[in-house]
Amino acid sequence: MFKIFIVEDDPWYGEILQYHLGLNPDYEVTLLKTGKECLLQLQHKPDLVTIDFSLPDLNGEELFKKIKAQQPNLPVIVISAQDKVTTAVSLLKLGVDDYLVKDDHTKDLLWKSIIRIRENLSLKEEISELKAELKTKYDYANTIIGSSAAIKQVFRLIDKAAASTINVSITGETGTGKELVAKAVHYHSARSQQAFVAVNMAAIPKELVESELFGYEKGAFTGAQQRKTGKFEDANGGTLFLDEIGEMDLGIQSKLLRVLQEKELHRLGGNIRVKLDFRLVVATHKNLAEEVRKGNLREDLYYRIAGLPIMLPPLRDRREDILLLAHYFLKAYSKENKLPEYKLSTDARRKLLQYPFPGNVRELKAAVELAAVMSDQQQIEAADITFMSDVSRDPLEGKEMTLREYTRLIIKNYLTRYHDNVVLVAEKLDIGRSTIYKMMQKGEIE
Ligand SMILES: Nc1ncnc2c1ncn2[C@@H]1O[C@H](COP(=O)(O)OP(=O)(O)OP(=O)(O)O)[C@@H](O)[C@H]1O
Repeated sequence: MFKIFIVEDDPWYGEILQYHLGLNPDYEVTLLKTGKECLLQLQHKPDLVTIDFSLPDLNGEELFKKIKAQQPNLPVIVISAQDKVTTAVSLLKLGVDDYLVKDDHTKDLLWKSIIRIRENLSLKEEISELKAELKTKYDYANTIIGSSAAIKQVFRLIDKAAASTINVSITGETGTGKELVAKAVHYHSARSQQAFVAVNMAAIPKELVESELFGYEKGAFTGAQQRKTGKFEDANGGTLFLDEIGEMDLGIQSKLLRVLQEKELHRLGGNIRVKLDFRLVVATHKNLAEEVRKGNLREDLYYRIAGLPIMLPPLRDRREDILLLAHYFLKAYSKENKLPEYKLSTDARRKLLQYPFPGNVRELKAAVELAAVMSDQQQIEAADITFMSDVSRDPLEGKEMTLREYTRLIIKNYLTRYHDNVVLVAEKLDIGRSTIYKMMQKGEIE
C-alpha cells in the first residue's frame, strides 16, 4: 500500500480529496487536521504528504521544513488557496515536490502529480539498486569465488595491483577468469570511475588491428568517412585490457611498444599528438617468456607489459574451488530465474570433482546451469550433469586405428576447431606445417 497523509483543516475539502484519492485501491489515505497531528503521525511512515498552505497551527513552509527534518526523502505536495507565484517558487526552491492551487481541477492535478512523483521514486530506487549491483559486481570478494591457496594469492595480487599503477599480465588457460581479474584490478583502483576498455586481439582481423587501436582521421583511408578514436584513446584515464596478447603480430608489437614508451600517439592519417595515460592489463593463455624465446614476442615489449604477473591455475589444480563455484553458479541461476535453491546429490558432487574441466570455470558454469535445467525439482543428480567436451571418456576406446589414422583424425579435428588455420593448428599440435600440407596433398585431409 502507498500511504498518503492529507493535512487539511477544512473538513469538507479534506474529505473530497480523501475520497478521490481513495478510488485508487493502492492508496491508503489518512486525513489529518493540523500540522502538529501530521508531525506526530510521521512515525507511521507515510509515502507522501499533501499539506494545506494555511493551517491554523503552522504555515505550509514551516510544516514542510519540520517534515523534511524528520524524513528528508518524503515527497511533499503543498496545496494553497492563493495563486501566488512567489510563494510557489520559493516553496519549490526549498524542495517541495509540487505546488497546487485550490480550484475545481485540484483533485485531478493531485492525482496526476502523485503518479508522477511515484514514477520518479521508482526510478530513483532503480538507480540506487543498479548502483549497488554495480558495486557488488566488481566487489571481487563476491564475484571471484574460491578458497584455494591459489585464489587467495590472486586476491592478494589484485590488491597490490589495484593500489598501484603498475601494468599487469594475467596468464591462465581459457575460462580461468582472466577477464574477471582484469576488471577487479580496474574497479578497485583509483581509475575505477574511468573507462575499462577490453580488446580481444584474437577477435580483430589483422588488417584492422592498427585502426582499432590507434583510431583514424577522416579520409585516412578509403571508407574512413569520419574521425574515429581508437581503443588506446578510449581507455585514457582508465584501463586498457588487451586479451590474447599472444596473438599480436610483430608489426603491431613494435607500434604498441612505441605508444607505451612515448605515452602518446597519432591517429592514422593525422599528425596531432594525443597524450595517453592508461594502465595496461594484458592476458594470455600462452607462456609469455616462452613466446619471447620462440621469437613470437619482442623481448623489450615483454619487459614493458609483464609488470605484475598474475597466474590463474587451471580448475583441475584447485579442486577445492569446484563445489564452491558450483553452488555459487546454482544460486545465481535460481535468483535469475526466481526459483528455489538447488541441491547437489552426493553422486553429482563426486562427478564434478572427478572431471578435469578443460574449459575451466566457464565450462563448470555451463555444466551446472544445464544440470539445473535438466534436474527434476531442486535436486541435481549425477545423471543431470553432462560435460561439453568428451575428454572424460577414454579417447582410445572404440575402434582400433593405426597411428597415421589417429594423426589424421586429430589434425582434422583441430582444423575444424581452428577454422582451417593451418599455421595455428601446426603450432597447437607442435608439428611442422608441412606435415599438414603433405596430408592435404595426398588427399588424406581436405
Ligand atoms: N573464480 C571465479 N569465480 C566466479 N566466476 C568465475 C571465476 N572464474 C571465472 N569465472 C566465470 O567464468 C567465465 C569465464 O571467465 P573469464 O571470461 O574471465 O575467463 P578468461 O580466462 O578471460 O577466458 P578466455 O581466455 O577464454 O577469454 C565467466 O563467466 C566468469 O564470470
